[in-house]
Amino acid sequence: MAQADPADRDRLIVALDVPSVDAAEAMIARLGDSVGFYKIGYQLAYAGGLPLVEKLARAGKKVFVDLKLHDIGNTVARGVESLSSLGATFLTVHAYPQTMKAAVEARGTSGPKILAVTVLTSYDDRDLVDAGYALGVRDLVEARARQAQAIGVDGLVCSPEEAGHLRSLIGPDMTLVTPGIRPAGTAAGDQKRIMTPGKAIAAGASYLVVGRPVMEAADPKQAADAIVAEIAAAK
Ligand SMILES: O=c1ccn([C@@H]2O[C@H](COP(=O)(O)O)[C@@H](O)[C@H]2O)c(=O)[nH]1
Repeated sequence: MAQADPADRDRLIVALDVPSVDAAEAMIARLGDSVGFYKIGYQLAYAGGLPLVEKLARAGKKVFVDLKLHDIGNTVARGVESLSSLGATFLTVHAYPQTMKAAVEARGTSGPKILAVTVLTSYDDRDLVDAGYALGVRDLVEARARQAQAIGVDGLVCSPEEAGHLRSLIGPDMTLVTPGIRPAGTAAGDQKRIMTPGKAIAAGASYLVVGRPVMEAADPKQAADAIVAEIAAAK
């Protein structure tokens, strides 16, 4: 396959959802130049993976720290300060006003861009009712996006299903990062609001987060290359 344009390649963020740093480093070596942007979430961070953020950054890769912070404002602010020196590009918090305000104030000008998680992509309207919310997914995502923008959050994590609507609502400046990506023929698993890579880019996603469709593929490098090719074709 021809060398991908780095600008297209870096719109794919591969979720390093593995149980150890050794497993993460083996996958990073396997993916090689096909992937330039990685996400470190609960599983790897809690298995000693945070130092990998600095190591990847030193190797010229971008890193998204997906810890979805949510606590009292003071604790969120101190957590953001501690994470700020790692060299990550993005850091997630849940889209609650106190949490978002604390994170935006604490990240200053040199910390990671703060992304607010609107409504998890594994949730549908029924799940929100079960969790005690009166709003459905579309309305809650919209309300949280408006609050995030007013607070000065840098970007949103949403499903690609909401990307088009959010883009028209919030304008061109905020970054839209979309998990819930499923190439044609791959299993949805626990994700409920999904789209193919090409459709997500066409809908207005800035970045696509992909975990299992790459990490569990028979040939992860080929799976990543195919997603980047879809991104290039859809932009
Ligand atoms: O709403 C959200 C927020 C974060 N995620 C994370 O993205 C990846 C998706 O992995 P897949 O294997 O492609 O489903 C995973 O790390 C989640 O923690 C999300 O899915 N939805």
